[in-house]
Amino acid sequence: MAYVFTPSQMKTLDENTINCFGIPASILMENAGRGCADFLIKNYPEETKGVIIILHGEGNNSGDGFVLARWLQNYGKQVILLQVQKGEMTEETRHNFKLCKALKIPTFELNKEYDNLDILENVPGVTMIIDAVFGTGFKSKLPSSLKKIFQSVDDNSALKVAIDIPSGLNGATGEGEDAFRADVTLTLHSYKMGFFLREGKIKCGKVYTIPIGIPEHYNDAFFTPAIFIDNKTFRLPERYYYANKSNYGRVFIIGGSYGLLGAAALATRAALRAGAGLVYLISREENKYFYNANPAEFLFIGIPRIEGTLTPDLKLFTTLFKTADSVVIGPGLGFDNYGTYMLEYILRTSTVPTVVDADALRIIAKDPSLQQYLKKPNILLTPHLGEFCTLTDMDMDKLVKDIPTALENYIKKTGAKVLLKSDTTIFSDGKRMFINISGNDGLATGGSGDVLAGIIGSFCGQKMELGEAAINASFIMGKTAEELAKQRYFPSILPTDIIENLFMPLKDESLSSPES
Ligand SMILES: NC(=O)C1=CN([C@@H]2O[C@H](COP(=O)(O)OP(=O)(O)OC[C@H]3O[C@@H](n4cnc5c(N)ncnc54)[C@H](OP(=O)(O)O)[C@@H]3O)[C@@H](O)[C@H]2O)[C@@H](O)CC1
Ligand SMILES: [K+]
Repeated sequence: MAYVFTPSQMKTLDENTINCFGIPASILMENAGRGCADFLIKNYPEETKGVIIILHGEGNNSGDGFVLARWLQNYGKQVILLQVQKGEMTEETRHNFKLCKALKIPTFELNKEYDNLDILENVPGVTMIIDAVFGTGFKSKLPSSLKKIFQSVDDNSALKVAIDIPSGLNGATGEGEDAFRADVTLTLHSYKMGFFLREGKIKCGKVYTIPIGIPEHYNDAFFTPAIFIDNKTFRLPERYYYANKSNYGRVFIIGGSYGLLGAAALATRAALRAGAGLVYLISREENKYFYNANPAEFLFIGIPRIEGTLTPDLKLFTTLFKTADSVVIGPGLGFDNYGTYMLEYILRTSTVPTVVDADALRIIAKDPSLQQYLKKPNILLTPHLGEFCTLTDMDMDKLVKDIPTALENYIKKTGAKVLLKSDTTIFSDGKRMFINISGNDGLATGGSGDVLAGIIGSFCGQKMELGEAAINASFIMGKTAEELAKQRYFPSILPTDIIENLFMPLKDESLSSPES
């Protein structure tokens, strides 16, 4: 399982491993430094052939750097330590610094004015620069001196490696415009939340995890960590050898209004392509000519309306609705009485997984009385960042500074389950958090959200749990976009391409039997 921790969660894990489990901090540090050394020797034989410069300060991250220096020297490598930040050394760090001195590893300091910074260029044959300045203990802003140093490192052609986290990157929020830009990050124990957000997505390079001895069962012993969805952890709804359409759910898609007929059509077609047994498109009766004219496999139900309120003969719909296995409401729903009535009815009466998207989210933002339904366990909101700002009355600049906290606050306040969509998509229900980064810019096209809502509804219809359905739908949609990008220039990818090629990345997926 690919767990993702915040710096404070990492601290809890470290402290418990030291104080309760009984592995001393010095051994964790030894494991960290040696683990990194072994990894680099094995995977970067060329880049470890020349001189390796280790940038350090005085915290525990630098302690890891000193252990790494010892081991690299032990393996016959040429290492230089360059102090770029002053502070108070921890006991383990000081001890390892002394050991480096005893081994006569060359140590340099940048002088006060940093005018000997050209040391980086003047040492011949540097093939690797390692950042062991700050780890998860970094707070606030990078000192301006370090900004200058990191810029100069950036110009160097050597391979840049960060230990645990690029220095200057906020491990919780991903903030870090001036952070060290690594080609490779060797992160200790597990991924950090900041890798998936903001500048974290461009500062880490390739990320590898190095085990340091924290027991596996500690991962979810003190809190429920976030889980990163990747090729190994993603799941699809189960398919069976002996099945018919009733095994794969009746999905109700509710939306479509004048000017926005396509939104509900996209969600409907996506639900079908994602494997639903039966898909109903519920829309305004006047839309029947449009939807019935499109050759498709869905069933259309038109709901008439009278003078601003709905006809009392919603009978067909309300009776039929009792058979639903899942619902998607919102794509092109419209904001008039029809839209508001339908949304209120669905939120109030639905007992099956219900995906609330697009126009439905804006109706909720305008009508706080609807918020009472959000804590129902079967309701999922699927806003993109803009819709989330509308829901929370927050401005975008503030939201992007710390997305996890904004999400946590909203969930605490409303009790909602949320799939927050962006280049990093996060699901949270206040207890679990899932993260997906699959996809590309080709998904930044109107209609992508409708497709995703349809896939989620479809997965729920096929008995997948709401949160799992949400994040796995997002993952498979992103993977499909990545696969399409191998065949065409990615900005030209359309939502309909996603629908028609859904599951393309899974050519070898086989059916599982009901017993498995
Ligand atoms: N705990 C463990 O058991 C293990 C931890 N391990 C390793 O330790 C790392 C965490 O260690 P850490 O907590 O010592 O913090 P670290 O990131 O090295 O730096 C803190 C120093 O930087 C300073 N500082 C902070 N912000 C600053 C700023 N803006 N500008 C200037 N200074 C700033 C801060 O100063 P302070 O805030 O205390 O005044 C302090 O001096 C972790 O990432 C992993 O690599 C592994 O060895 C495994 C076992
Ligand atoms: K670092």
